[in-house]
Amino acid sequence: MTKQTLVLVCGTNETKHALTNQLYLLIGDYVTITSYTIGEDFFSTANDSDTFLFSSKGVYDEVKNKYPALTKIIIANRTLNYENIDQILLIPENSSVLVVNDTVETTLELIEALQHLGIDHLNYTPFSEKKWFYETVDIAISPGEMDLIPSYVQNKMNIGVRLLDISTVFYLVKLFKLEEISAIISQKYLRSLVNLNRKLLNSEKDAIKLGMHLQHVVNSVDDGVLAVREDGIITVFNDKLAQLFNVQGDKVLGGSLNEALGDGGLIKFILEDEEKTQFFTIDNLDLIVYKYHSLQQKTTVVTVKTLRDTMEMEKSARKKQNQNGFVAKYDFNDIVGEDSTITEAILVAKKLSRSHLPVLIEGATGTGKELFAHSIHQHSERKNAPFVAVNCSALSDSLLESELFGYEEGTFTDAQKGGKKGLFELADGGTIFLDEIGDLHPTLQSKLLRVLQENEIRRIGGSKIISINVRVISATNQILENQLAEGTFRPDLFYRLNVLSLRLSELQNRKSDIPLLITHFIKESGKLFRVDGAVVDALTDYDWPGNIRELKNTLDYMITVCDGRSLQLHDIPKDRIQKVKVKKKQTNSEPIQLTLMDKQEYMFILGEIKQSNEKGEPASRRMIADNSKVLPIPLTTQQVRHRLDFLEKHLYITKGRGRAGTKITLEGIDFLISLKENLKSI
Ligand SMILES: Nc1ncnc2c1ncn2[C@@H]1O[C@H](COP(=O)(O)OP(=O)(O)OP(=O)(O)O)[C@@H](O)[C@H]1O
Repeated sequence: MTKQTLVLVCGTNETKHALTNQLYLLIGDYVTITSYTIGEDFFSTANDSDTFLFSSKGVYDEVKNKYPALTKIIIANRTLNYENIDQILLIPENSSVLVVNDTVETTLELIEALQHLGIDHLNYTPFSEKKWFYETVDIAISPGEMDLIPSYVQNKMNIGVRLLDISTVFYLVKLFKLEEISAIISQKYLRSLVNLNRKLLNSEKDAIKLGMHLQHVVNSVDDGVLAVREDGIITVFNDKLAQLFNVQGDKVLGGSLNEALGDGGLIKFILEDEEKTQFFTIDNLDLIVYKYHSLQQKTTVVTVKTLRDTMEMEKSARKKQNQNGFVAKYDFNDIVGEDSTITEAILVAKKLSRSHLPVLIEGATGTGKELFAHSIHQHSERKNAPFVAVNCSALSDSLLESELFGYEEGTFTDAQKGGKKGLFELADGGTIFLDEIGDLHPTLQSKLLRVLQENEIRRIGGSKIISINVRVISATNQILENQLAEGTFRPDLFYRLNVLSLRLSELQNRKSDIPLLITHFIKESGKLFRVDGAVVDALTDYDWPGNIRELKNTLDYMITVCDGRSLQLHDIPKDRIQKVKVKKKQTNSEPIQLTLMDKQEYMFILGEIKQSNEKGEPASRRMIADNSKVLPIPLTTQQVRHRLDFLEKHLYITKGRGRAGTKITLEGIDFLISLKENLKSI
């Protein structure tokens, strides 16, 4: 028996393929199917006995006048492609859905089919080519007619070409006299329906499961969470919120905000349109409330946090940042100094903090460049973002490059799995401090220049461009201008780094700050120490080529070696004493001629002054005179005065008024030692 032929004519290629597949599956074993789109010549090769199946009435209407001899015509009834049903089920409830199909008729059919299938959680609007604007459309769905969807609609879903519905299938069964095998055909058709039901059922079960799962998640969140529909009905009210407001969460679900919260101000805030955060005090409880509108869900989501929790969180976040070391450790309050050079530098630096432009800090080693860099970050808008400090001279060039820019997995033999973020990425949003910038290798100079120009980086071995927002503060103790002249530092980079500049003066130019710094570093040690005035003088005399760092190190040393509670001249590291001594001796080199008695008296007086200095007590003339009974001929206070004048003249002591009293100097100690040795040898 020759197979009968069914000629399928469709509006588009997509429909042709989908319907041909469906027909092959159902009746392809019994009927020959030839298929065409509307523009093709489907008529001239057809036999009289052939049946023409048109995919829709619209398609038939288009060709009927061209082919008046057409007989044996069937116009297909079509319905949704069940395979794609799950996508539609995932569209959020109450969304406005624009349904788009080739004609108004087929569009309405599609909506009817959707509703028939129980997919009624959406608000459908039929598309018409005559209407050019639809005000609220959350998503447009179409069975393959994607080109017809208005261009301003952002969310589009292709739900696949509609297939022949069961009435058309049975019509064909009857027409081709396939009743005997109709059971098989209907079984095939029904199988797809069963699949559909399974999907619908599963989606319902999944929805319940998902709902329960979400409920658990929302309840385990540490913040209060509330969701409220446009009509003011509460759909989510988690345990934490129920605790805060002292209500039963399940009782308020489905109820109104008034019943649950009671606070008028808070309710008004939630119902307002604007998305924002506000602070509320309700029943002595300080709350931070954040709200956000989901237009698609037509719901407002509110999170509530107590101020205490927020502060705790902030603290632990800071602690974590601290552990990473990406946090500024100092601020302007840590900078000690009253000299105008330092107070002016602080003033300028505070102004620089307001900007996001690069800063170059210049100054000799140990003048506080890093301290200023930390403080500028801490004083800026970026203070809560990371502060990353890098010493450009501490690492080899290749290591520094991978530290700064990171690398992709597999770049080096021992590269970390998954690659590694560079310090620029880690500093995103904050500040990177590039210390000793003058030591940067030329290759890295050009890479850094690109970062400053483009605000983006590329990891080593990677092709992805990563945008970053990092403020660069650099520092140098070299004269970069000299390096420019020598050609070891790129001028274009120099000018990029040096948009804002700050120069710090050396300690020898602000010696009046030395006493303050001494007290500061002793306090910082956490130990109680008195400082001998002579120590302060000696330390003030010294030139401090290593600046404040050298002074700090010296005090750390003295605190460690000091035996009593008072820092003494002999606690000063020897190299520094030597330098002070040499300097003084040059200024006072006149030889001194003394008798044996003079020597005994001066040795006694200097010894007395030293002892009382060590006890932190002033050495008065009276006290020295009283104690001089041990000498072969005791001294009167008048005699003590003369001898003190002599010692002062030769810079062996300093005389102060009142409690400051008389203090032995480094030279005095030296003189005392030489007197002792001299008398011992006699
Ligand atoms: N004005 C100041 N007040 C208190 N401490 C200071 C001051 N200036 C510097 N210091 C301290 O001195 C030490 C050296 O300072 P810092 O590291 O900032 O200097 P630097 O100029 O960056 O040095 P280098 O060029 O060698 O890196 C640090 O311990 C810092 O805390």
